[in-house]
Amino acid sequence: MRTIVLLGSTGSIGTQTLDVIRDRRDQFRVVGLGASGGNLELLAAQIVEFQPETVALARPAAANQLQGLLYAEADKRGWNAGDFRLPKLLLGPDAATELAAADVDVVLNAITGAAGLLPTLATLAKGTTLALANKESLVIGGRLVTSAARPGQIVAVDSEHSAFAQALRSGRADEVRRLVLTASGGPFRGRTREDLAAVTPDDAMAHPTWAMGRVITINSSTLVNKGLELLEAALLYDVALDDVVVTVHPQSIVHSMVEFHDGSTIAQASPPDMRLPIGIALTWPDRLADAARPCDWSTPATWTFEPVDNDTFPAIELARSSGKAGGTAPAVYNAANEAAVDAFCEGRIGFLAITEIISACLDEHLASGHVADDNLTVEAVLAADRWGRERAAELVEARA
Ligand SMILES: NC(=O)C1=CN([C@@H]2O[C@H](COP(=O)(O)OP(=O)(O)OC[C@H]3O[C@@H](n4cnc5c(N)ncnc54)[C@H](OP(=O)(O)O)[C@@H]3O)[C@@H](O)[C@H]2O)C=CC1
Ligand SMILES: CC(=O)[C@@H](O)[C@H](O)COP(=O)(O)O
Ligand SMILES: [Mn+2]
Repeated sequence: MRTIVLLGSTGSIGTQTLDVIRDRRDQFRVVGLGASGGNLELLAAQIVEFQPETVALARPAAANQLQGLLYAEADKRGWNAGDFRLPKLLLGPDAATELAAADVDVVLNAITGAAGLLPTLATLAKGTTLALANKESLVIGGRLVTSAARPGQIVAVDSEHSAFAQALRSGRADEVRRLVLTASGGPFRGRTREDLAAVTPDDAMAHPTWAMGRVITINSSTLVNKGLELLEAALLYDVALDDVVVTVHPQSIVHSMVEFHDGSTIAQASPPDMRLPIGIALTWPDRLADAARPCDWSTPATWTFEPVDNDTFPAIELARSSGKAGGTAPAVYNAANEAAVDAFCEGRIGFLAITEIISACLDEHLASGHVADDNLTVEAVLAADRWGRERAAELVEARA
């Protein structure tokens, strides 16, 4: 029986994680759930169904409403007062970090954005296995995060990085030549910059192969997601940034590949379904039987690969240069992006402005002397995160 804390339980990864656990109550027990408070009905239903001991809620003002919803949910099921015990509530911006330090086997961090950093660090400090969906915490924390982890303590949930972990079992570390990161290309694959000037948030949300949360879906459309994933891969598997190459694979069936020094390439393939990487992350190094459907070889299928159009989508190379600068630069890349994505979704800037703002923030940050890897601290990362958001907001205003 593995005990689990799930942070971000009401999101896309969170709900799919509970789907995996729902039919396997003999293998997993949910000890804690965490969310921000944006979907209290769903959180209440999850609490009643999984009966965690502790719940972390980032917005304290939502606590009363949650309690009312819990009683209503229990009532709906015809339960008496004795059938259900209210969980302990942790409230406020540090609640998820406190919950991450619980005594459990696995913390699955599925919070979105930089808010996942402190929970990631708290999990590692406690010595608990970290099933990591929240790539932003690894990217912005960089060596701070990797040096806090013992070997194997971080297990990737991200589909590409789960694919790397699976393929890397085919050879020794010194036999690896390159990591080949696949990208769907997003909804705007094949478009020109001219085409992209007028695309809307709804257009950007129409991902061709995956149903995901808002931020990661917009990030897939700009290819910022692939930029973050390039940095994530280099950090997780200790590979040089130039040894991670990206190929566009619109079908999202080959989730990524490892090229070995004899010329072999080992790929991990399965239909796009996050329940597979979530399942293997919860049971790593073992596989979770029947986590998802395999490929169907009884019907014709075509898998294609093409190079990335880096002129139209500069986000990957911007990420690579932020990774080479190291230190606080990736935190600025991510923060500027999070602020620009919000502005784009609110209709305040156009699509192309997202990567233009990231680029401008990065240039300014590097010119004003960023904190390098050797001197990196949590405070420096959080300060760079704040600065990146504020500077991006100013650049948004200047364009309005
Ligand atoms: N979705 C996917 O298929 C994939 C996602 N990922 C990564 O997984 C992470 C989650 O993505 P996804 O599930 O799509 O995102 P969603 O937006 O769907 O869900 C985000 C979750 O995080 C919670 N949350 C947001 N802010 C805070 C906060 N400050 N404190 C505590 N909880 C918070 C939300 O709570 P509430 O609902 O209450 O607001 C929600 O439960 C991201 O880092 C993403 O890049 C990686 C690979 C695939
Ligand atoms: C499911 C998953 O892991 C996402 O990160 C996915 O990879 C996004 O697709 P893109 O390849 O379009 O960024
Ligand atoms: Mn991914």
